[in-house]
Amino acid sequence: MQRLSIVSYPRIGAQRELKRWVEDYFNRKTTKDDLLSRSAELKKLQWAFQAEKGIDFIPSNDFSLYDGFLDTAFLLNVIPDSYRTLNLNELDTYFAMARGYQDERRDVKALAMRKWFNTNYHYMVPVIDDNTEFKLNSSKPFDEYSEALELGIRTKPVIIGPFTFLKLSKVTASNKTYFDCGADILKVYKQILGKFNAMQVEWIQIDEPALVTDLDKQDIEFFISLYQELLSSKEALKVLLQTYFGDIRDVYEKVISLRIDALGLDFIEGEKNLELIKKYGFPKDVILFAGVVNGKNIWRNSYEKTIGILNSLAASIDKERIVLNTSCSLLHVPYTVKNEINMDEKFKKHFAFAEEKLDELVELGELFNDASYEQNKKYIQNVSLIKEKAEDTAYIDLQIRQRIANLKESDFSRSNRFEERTGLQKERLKLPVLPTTTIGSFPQTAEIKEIRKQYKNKSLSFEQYNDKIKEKIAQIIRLQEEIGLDVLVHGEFERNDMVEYFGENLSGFLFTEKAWVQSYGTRCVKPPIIWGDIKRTKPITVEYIAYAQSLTSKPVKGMLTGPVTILNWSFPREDISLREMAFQIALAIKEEVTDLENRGIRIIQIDEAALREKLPLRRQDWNSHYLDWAIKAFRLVHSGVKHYTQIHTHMCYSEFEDIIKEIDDMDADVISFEAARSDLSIIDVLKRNNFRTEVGPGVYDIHSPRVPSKEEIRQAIIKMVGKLDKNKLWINPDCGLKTRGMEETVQSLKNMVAAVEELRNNPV
Ligand SMILES: CN1c2c(nc(N)[nH]c2=O)NC[C@@H]1CNc1ccc(C(=O)N[C@@H](CCC(=O)N[C@@H](CCC(=O)N[C@@H](CCC(=O)O)C(=O)O)C(=O)O)C(=O)O)cc1
Ligand SMILES: N[C@@H](CCS)C(=O)O
Ligand SMILES: [Zn+2]
Repeated sequence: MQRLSIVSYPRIGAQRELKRWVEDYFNRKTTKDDLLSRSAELKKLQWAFQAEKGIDFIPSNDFSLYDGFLDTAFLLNVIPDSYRTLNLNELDTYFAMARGYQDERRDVKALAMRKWFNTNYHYMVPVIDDNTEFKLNSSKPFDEYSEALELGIRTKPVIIGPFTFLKLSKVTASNKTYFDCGADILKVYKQILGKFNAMQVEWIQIDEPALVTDLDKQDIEFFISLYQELLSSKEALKVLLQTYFGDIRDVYEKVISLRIDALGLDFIEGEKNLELIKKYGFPKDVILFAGVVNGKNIWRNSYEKTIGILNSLAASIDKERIVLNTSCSLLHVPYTVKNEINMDEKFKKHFAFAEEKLDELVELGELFNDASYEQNKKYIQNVSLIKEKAEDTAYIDLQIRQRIANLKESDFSRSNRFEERTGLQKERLKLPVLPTTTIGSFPQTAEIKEIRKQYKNKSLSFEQYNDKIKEKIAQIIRLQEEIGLDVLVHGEFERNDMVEYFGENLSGFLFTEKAWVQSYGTRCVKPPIIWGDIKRTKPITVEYIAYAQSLTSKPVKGMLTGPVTILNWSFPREDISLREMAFQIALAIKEEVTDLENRGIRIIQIDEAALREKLPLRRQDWNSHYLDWAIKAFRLVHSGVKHYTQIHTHMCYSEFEDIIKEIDDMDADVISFEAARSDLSIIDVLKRNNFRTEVGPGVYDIHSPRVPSKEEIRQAIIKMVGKLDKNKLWINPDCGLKTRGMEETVQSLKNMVAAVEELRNNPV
C-alpha cells in the first residue's frame, strides 16, 4: 500500500473552539488548566481522526495556542529580556510576546508580526539579541508526541528547521548576522534530535520552507554546513526534510547529497521540482514525500493530473519510496465541506477542505497502485467532476471579458499627474498639517456582531438592520468629531470582513458559513470562493458612506477593498489567470469609486493590504508573474476619478522595501503603512527611495490591546518628521481598529490627536 502523509493539520478547531478558549483565557474567563486540558482534547480528536482516515505519517507539534514560529522561539529560548523580566508564568510570557503586556507598572510591546511566505497566515518574528542564549526551553514537542502515543498513535513530530528559523528572525545582537548564530542554535537542535531518538521516535519532520526562496552562495553554504553538522550525529531517528510553497532549485543538488532519510517536495507550487528530479536524479536510499494534494486551495484534486505527476516520479523513484503528501500544511484551508449545510451540492461537490483532502490522499494512494486505474470508478467519477466544472459556461460573462480585452493603456492612468493633482486636493480639503485619520474599521463590538447575527437569522428585517447600522455610523462620526480627528471614516460596521463582505456583494463569488482559516493568533477569516466571472450588480458601500458624509462637514473617506487584495484573500479559480480575475474585480470596484465620487466623497481609500503577499517568492517572477498586472489592476480602479478626488491606499504586515517603487507607481495620492511594530523602519526606506506618494506610517500598533501614551506617539511622529517632508505626512494607527475594544480605541486615538496638537503648537 502507498503510504500517506500530511505536512500539518489546522488547529483552530472545526468550530473555532481554540479561538474561543484562548480568548476566554485572555479575558480571564477561564483558567490555564482549562485551556490546556481543552486543547489536549482537541489534539487527541484530530490525531484519532487522521489515524482513522488511514494517514501513516500523522504530524504532532503542529498544534499551537497562538503561532508555531513563536513556539519555536520559545523552544529555543529566544525570549528577549523585556518579556522574561516580567516574571510571568511560562504561558503568560508566551502570550506577552504575542500580544504585548501592560499593567500599572509595566508596558512591553508585542513582537513584530509578518506574513508567512505567500500566505495570509502571520507569524511572530523572534528577536535574537545580545542576551539570547540558545537552549532547550520547552518540552512541548516531546509532550505532544507522548500525548499521541497514549492513544496508540506514533506521530511524526514537526519542527521548524534552524535555517528557516534564523532566516526569518530579526538579529539585533551587536556585530552579528544570522550566520553567526549557527553553532549555538545547532547545539539545541542536536539535543532535540537526541531526545526524540531516546524516546524511540521513528520520524521527525524538519520544515525548511526558506529553501524555496532565492538563496545566494553564502546562504547555501550556511544551510549545508548546518545540516551536515546536524545530521552527522544522527542515530536511529529518521529525518524528513520538508519544503513547501515552491521548488528548491538553488539547493536541490546539495540537498540530495545530505544524510537525510526523506525529502518533502511541493509539486503544486514547486514548478521546477519534477524537472530537478529528472535532471539530477533522486538518491536510492531516500524517500520522497510528494506534495501532490494542494494545501492552499480548496478545489477537488484532479486525479488525472496527479496520477500523471506520480507516474513521472515513478520513472525515477521506486513506487514504495514515494509517500503521498500534501503540498504544504493544511493550516491554509478550512476544516470540512460537511459544515457548509446551506451550500448547494452542485457547488459543494467541487471542493475539498482539510478533511476531504485526507480522503483524496487515500483515493490517490489506491489509484497509484491500481494498474488499471483508468477503469477505477473513483478515477472515472473524479475525471467527470473536473470536466463538468471546466465545461460549465453558465458563469462566463462575455461582456466583462470583452471589456477587459478592450482595455487601453490610457485606462490605467489618471489624466493629471501626481504633482498637478496634489495642490488642488489640498486646496479643496483644507486640512491642517499632519492630518489625523484612521484606517477604516472601528471596533466590531459584541453589539455589532449581534446585530449582524440577528439579520442573518432573519430576526431583523433589512430595514431594521440598516437602521441599526446607520445608528452606529452616526455614533462613530460623533465620536471621531469629539476626539478631533481630521479625516473621518464610517467605521465599516456593515462588514464582517473586508474581503468576505465584497465577495458577498459581487456576483461570481460563493461564500461559506464555517470555512474558517487562521490568519494570526486567535483571528480567523472566511475567504470567499471565486466561482465564476465577477461583476458588480448593485452599489455596495455607497449608501453607508454617503450617509456618514451627510452627518459632518469634515471629509469622510470612502472605504473600499482593492482588487488585488480581494483576489489574494479569496480562494481563486484555477481555470482563468489571476490577472483576468484581478481585472474583473477592478472593473467592479471602479464602478463603486465612480458612484462615491458622484455622491460628493472627496477622499476614497482603496485598501491593498495584501498586495505584497502574493509577490512570487522568486525575484525573477516578480514582474512577469505578478507586478505587471497587480499594479495595473489598482490603477484601473482609480484612473477615472477627477483630479481633485484624493485616492488613498493602505498596506500592512509586510516588508515593502523591495517593491517600494512599484508601490509609488500605483499612483495613489496617499498611502498608510503598517510600521509601529517594526520600529518605523519604513521611514528610512521611504527616504532612501525618494518616495513621492504622501504617507501615513502607522504611529501605533493596533494588534495589541495596549494603549500607547501621548509621548510615545509624539516620539514616533518626531522620528517621522525628522526624515520625511512634514507636508506629505499623515498621522494614523497601523491598521483598522476592528479587533480592538472601544475603550482602548478611544484612549489611543485621543493620545494620538493630543500628540499631533502638541507638535502643531510646538514644532520640534
Ligand atoms: C487585515 N487583515 C485581514 C486579513 N485577511 C482578511 N480576509 N481580512 C482582514 O481584515 N489578513 C490580514 C489581517 C488579519 N487581520 C484580521 C483581523 C481580525 C480578524 C477577525 O477578527 N476575525 C474574526 C471573524 C470576523 C467575522 O467574520 N465576524 C463575523 C461573525 C462571525 C462569527 O463569529 N460567527 C459565528 C456564528 C455567529 C454567532 O453565533 O455569533 C460562528 O461562525 O461561530 C461578523 O462580524 O459577523 C474572528 O472571529 O476571528 C481576522 C483577521
Ligand atoms: N480598512 C480596513 C483595512 C484593514 S487592512 C480596516 O480598517 O480594517
Ligand atoms: Zn491593515
